[in-house]
Formats: sequence, C-alpha cells, structure tokens
Amino acid sequence: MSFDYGNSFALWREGAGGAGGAWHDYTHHAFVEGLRDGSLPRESFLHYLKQDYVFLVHFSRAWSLAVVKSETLEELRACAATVNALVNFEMGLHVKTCAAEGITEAELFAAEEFENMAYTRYVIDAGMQGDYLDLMAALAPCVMGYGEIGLRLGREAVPGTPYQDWIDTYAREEFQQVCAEAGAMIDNAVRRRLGDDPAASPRWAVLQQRFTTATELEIGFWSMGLRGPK
Ligand SMILES: Cc1ncc(C[n+]2csc(CCO)c2C)c(N)n1
Repeated sequence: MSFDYGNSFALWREGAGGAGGAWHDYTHHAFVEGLRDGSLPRESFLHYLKQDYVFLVHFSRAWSLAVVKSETLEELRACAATVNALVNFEMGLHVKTCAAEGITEAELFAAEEFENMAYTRYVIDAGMQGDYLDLMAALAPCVMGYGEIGLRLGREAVPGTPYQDWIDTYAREEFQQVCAEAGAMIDNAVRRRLGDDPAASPRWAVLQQRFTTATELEIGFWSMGLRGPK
C-alpha cells in the first residue's frame, strides 16, 4: 500500500506492531471487514455512528487543547483548522446518514456515552499531563488509521457495499492529503522538540505508549460497534 503519513507515524506504527499486532487488529478489525464486504449489520453501523458523533465532540475538545499547547504558528493554524473541520464539516456525514434513518442531530448530541468514554478522556489527559507531542502521539492513530483503512477499502471494497459513502469519505484524495499534512506537521513538531534522532530521546518510549494505547482503544471502539446497542 502506498501512503506517506510521515516518519514519526511510520515509527509509531511499527512500534504498535506494524502489519501485525495491535495496529493490524485495528485496521483489519471484523467491523472494518464488514464495511468492506457489506456484511456489517445496519444496526451495528448506526450504533457506531451515534457513538462516533459523541466521540467527535470530545475529539474536537482534544484538538482544541492542542491549540492551547501549540508553540508555533504552524501548529496553531493546523490545530485550529482541524477543530473547525471537525465541528463544522466532519460531523456532517454522521448527521446526514442518521437523518435518513429519522435520527436528529439533537438526539446524536444527547446520545449516552459509556463504553468509549475512556478513549477521548485518555487523549485529553495525555495533553493535560504532557505537552503537544504527547497529545499528537495519542491523536495520530485516529487520523492515520482511518486514512490507511480508507485507502485499502477504496481499492478492496466489494462493489455494492452499502457503506461506500463511509469508505469514500476516508479514501478520497482530500482526506489522504489531510493525513499527509498531519504527518508532516507532527514530524516538524517532533524535530523541534526532540531533534533529528527522536527515537533516541528518553521521551520516545512514553510517546510510543501513548500511540499504542490509543490504537488499542480504537480496537475497542470497533468491537463496541459490532456488539451493537446494549
Ligand atoms: C473512533 C474514531 N476514530 C477515528 C475516527 C476518524 N477521525 C476522527 S476525527 C478525524 C479527522 C481529524 O482528526 C478522523 C479521521 C473516527 N471518526 N472515529
């Protein structure tokens, strides 16, 4: 597969198991395969979308914290643009799909949050306790993981899968560009704080742990979707 989401991401991805291990379990989860071949039950997908809407609300808060923790104009602009994209555009896919099923945005906003609460609060805490890099390491699996999944499913989806819209959202060039730019921004942020050999820094193990934990929480998110509403 051909993607370049930057050097830091490539190292963290390898550290989280690369093509095997947690990273593989996240990007090849049964939920993802169900999107690809269309076998995912509609009820599971809608449950996921509702929970994902709430996830995006708190994820926007995490990117807002990244605005606060920015040290350069480049970082400030990138994070502010992400908050805007999330709050004013990205949630649109969820709102549109759910509206077609008679679910309003007010209902989405009020959806009970339970199983995935740990994920977004973990990311926010990474930023509260640490600095901009701790936050980026915890945010990266979300952005780049969906980029990688989108790219693969864009090529491998079974024609006629009812989830083509979802796949296209993450497969399209525009989103692939977002991942490449986020990767370059993270590489600059890492170089600025840790120098040219970041993996040699005593901080690297902690950053890797943030990335791996967030990856494991993404696996849990798919599993929650598969289980459906309680
Ligand atoms: C559980 C979960 N993980 C990742 C994403 C994907 N995602 C969320 S925000 C964003 C773009 C900017 O950060 C992307 C790609 C999701 N929707 N839900």
